[in-house]
Amino acid sequence: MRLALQGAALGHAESLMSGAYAPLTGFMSRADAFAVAANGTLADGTPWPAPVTLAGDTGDTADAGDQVELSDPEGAPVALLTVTEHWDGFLAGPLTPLRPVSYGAFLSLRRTPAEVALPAGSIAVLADRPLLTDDLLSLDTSEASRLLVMVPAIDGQEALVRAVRAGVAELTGPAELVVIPLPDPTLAEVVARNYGAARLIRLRRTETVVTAEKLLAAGARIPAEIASAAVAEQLRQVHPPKDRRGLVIFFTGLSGSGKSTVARGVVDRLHERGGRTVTMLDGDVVRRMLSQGLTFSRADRDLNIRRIGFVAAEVARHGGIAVCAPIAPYAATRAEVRAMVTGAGGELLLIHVSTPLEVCEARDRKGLYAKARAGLIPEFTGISDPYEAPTDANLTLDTSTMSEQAAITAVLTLLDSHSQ
Ligand SMILES: Nc1ncnc2c1ncn2[C@@H]1O[C@H](COP(=O)(O)OS(=O)(=O)O)[C@@H](OP(=O)(O)O)[C@H]1O
Ligand SMILES: Nc1ncnc2c1ncn2[C@@H]1O[C@H](COP(=O)(O)OP(=O)(O)O)[C@@H](O)[C@H]1O
Repeated sequence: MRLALQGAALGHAESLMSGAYAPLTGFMSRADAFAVAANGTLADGTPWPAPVTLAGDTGDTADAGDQVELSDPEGAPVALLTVTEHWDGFLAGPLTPLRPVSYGAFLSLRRTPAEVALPAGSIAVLADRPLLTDDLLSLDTSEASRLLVMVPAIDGQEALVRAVRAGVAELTGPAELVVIPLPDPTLAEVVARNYGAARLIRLRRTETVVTAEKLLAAGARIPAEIASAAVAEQLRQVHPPKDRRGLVIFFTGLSGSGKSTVARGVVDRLHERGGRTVTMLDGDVVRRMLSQGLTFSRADRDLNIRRIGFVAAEVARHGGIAVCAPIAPYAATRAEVRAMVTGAGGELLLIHVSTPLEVCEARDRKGLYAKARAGLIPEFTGISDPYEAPTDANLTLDTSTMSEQAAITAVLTLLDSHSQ
């Protein structure tokens, strides 16, 4: 059996095999996971802050004694999981490394505790943001024999790594830079201890950080008191000015609510303005090009929306605007898309086109509602299938009470307020 890992699961697997999670050597059993939730310890009483679990969707049923080959997202095998328990959809068991992880940037910085071999008395800092001038001053005066700078990076955090590396180059004391897969920041103390650090420093969100973010968002110059020229140059890539950040405009609503009409109008206006790349991912077009063959079952709808989310997040990663207009009836799946987009450094604006069902049905542009009422189309959203109205929409538009132009203008106004 095989299982391709990505994101948090791959990060956990790497840390389990590198010794960064010692004494844990495998994905947690039910007893361990429940003890963590109830007492903050493993089942044997060892303090442990967070679950390290593997959702086991292998397509087959893996049972105790089975071996599952875990691979990276490109399919290269990384570990063999000897299953000790299959509980509530999770696979537990120890990992045997197959091949060193060969996936991702900065491989040379992804060193294990044994490779770093930190001397006694060292301290660690969790560099989950770039090191500003203040940070460098305070870290440099530390009496640690060596400073371990740990950059948490699972997916596409290269700009953060580059920015931290620029800061570390300015430290005068001895420092080691490592890139660690850290899916859950509460595990940072465990990881630091396993690297041999006597304690962990967490960076705070100081006034200087807030000021730096404001200057960066506005595209303004960063003074040396805030960050050195080299760090500032990298910072500009971590935090591009707002008007150049990846953006996903995600419309959701019933069939016939007006998603495509308003989305197309927004795209046209953005093209007229120029200056940004705009990618339209319309529901119908996606169904034809990316998701042909998928049904309207919950599982297939979720898959369809995840595919849209993946493409939109890639567009955002490269600083573009993606405009999506599927029904996307499920809140949990929309939340996944939001997470994918923010994980790619972009922002998602959720637009709920809330036109009432009666109006959509009266419009019945494609004659589908009539067919759905006649029972000819099963699982039709709003008729015989659910639509979970968002509670986290950035904008709600009811096209039964506003004109097409007013709806388009409302979206553009929201966009402009987010780009400043
Ligand atoms: N059973 C059922 N339920 C809902 N919609 C249906 C169904 N069967 C076909 N259609 C047509 O497919 C379009 C919706 O596809 P989406 O990909 O946006 O749906 S979903 O987000 O995956 O739920 C939707 O297009 P829009 O009208 O543009 O929303 C419909 O025309
Ligand atoms: N104010 C409005 N905004 C958007 N569409 C409207 C409006 N009033 C009427 N319509 C019509 O409603 C229909 C909406 O269809 P469409 O945009 O394809 O919806 P969806 O993509 O949500 O299925 C179109 O025929 C459109 O002309």
